[in-house]
Amino acid sequence: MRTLDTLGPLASRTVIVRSDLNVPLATTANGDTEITDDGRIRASLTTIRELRASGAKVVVISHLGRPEGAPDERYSLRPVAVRMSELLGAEVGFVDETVGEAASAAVAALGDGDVLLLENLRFNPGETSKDETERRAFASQLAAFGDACVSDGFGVVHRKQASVYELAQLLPSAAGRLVAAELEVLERLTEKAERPYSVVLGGSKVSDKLGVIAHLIERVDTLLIGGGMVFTFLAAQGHAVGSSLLEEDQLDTVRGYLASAAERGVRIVLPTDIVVAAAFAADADHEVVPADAIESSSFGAAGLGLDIGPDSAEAFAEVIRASATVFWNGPMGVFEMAAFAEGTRTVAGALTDTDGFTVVGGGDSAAAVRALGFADEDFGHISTGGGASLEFLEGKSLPGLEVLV
Ligand SMILES: Nc1ncnc2c1ncn2[C@@H]1O[C@H](COP(=O)(O)OP(=O)(O)OP(=O)(O)O)[C@@H](O)[C@H]1O
Ligand SMILES: O=C(O)[C@H](O)COP(=O)(O)O
Repeated sequence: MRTLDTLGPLASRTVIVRSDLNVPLATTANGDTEITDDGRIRASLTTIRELRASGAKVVVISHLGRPEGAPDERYSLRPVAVRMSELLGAEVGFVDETVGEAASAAVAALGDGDVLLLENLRFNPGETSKDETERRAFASQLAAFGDACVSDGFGVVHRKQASVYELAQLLPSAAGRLVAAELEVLERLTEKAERPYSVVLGGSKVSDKLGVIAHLIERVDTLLIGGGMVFTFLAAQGHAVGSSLLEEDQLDTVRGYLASAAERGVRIVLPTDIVVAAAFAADADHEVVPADAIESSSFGAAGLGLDIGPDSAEAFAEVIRASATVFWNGPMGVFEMAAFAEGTRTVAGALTDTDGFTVVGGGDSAAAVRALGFADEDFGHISTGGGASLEFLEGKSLPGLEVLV
């Protein structure tokens, strides 16, 4: 893989850095947007600092959330530019468009060592278009801004998107320091993983992440399933799941995973109890019920499973403590609400207890462990990639890495 060093002297050259600044946001009581975890911004700074020190003019680009190809103030990167300035100790300019005259003028005005953040890439339909020609057209507009491009958004290297894939083909390009560091750690989880090896999966991007299970079954000893993913498994076993997250079109696929895990002697551990709530709200009434009787709660079919129950969390913790290698992606419940954070807290605590090598991957997963009071040093590694690290562990070729070879 081409590293930064292959780009030659960068003084006075304009370098585009594709970072993953997709940070979790919350709205404060007075309506302001607040970054609830700045881990991905911090992680982007090593490369940015190095480029500034080499005298480059630095243009940072990123997506935030999933806006639908048009400007949407809720997903503006403006607050990220403010936070990045504070962390960098230097001004980070911001322009409220990604391409166009104002962006072009802001890039042209950069001096050596200056940093500019452009607005959310996904405000432009070309970024995520399924049509390669549209992606290439958008990538060409971005490429016009720079002399070289550094791919440092590890969290997004699994996406074949204009700024991740096509842009790196249009300019001299290389992997940034974050991408290189992430790969070095995650490689320990592929060929050399010490056994027993457990993977804990949760979160809400269920349709994105179910597919990795087929491959993980070939590589791990135990899969622990929590978060929003649980309900498709429970439904596949014939249990009613009330109004919980459910991927109905995946039920047969999930039955297939259960059968192939049983054939291979791989354990899939599902929760035995669930915290069911009356509504998706921090102050909603909630009860713990058996996982095979979710609709037996007082809320009937309207009840939503928002966390794994205490017995399940303890059972998960036992497996984790006995593992030599653990990879965890996706919170066990809606940890942003205190009533549904206990499963995530217990699992995080078990990861910090084990002597094994532990990796936490994902924007929200990293945010969860920090919000619950754990320190980065409590874990072997906190990866900025959720879906990206999972697909890497699957052994898949990732578009954003493929183009850097
Ligand atoms: N039972 C549940 N029902 C609904 N949402 C859930 C449930 N359990 C967890 N979540 C939500 O999952 C979200 C995180 O999921 P996600 O798949 O995005 O993980 P991640 O760590 O960010 O990975 P990535 O980096 O790929 O986004 C959290 O906001 C959490 O509230
Ligand atoms: O949070 C992530 O996993 C990355 O930023 C990628 O975001 P996406 O799943 O919306 O492509």
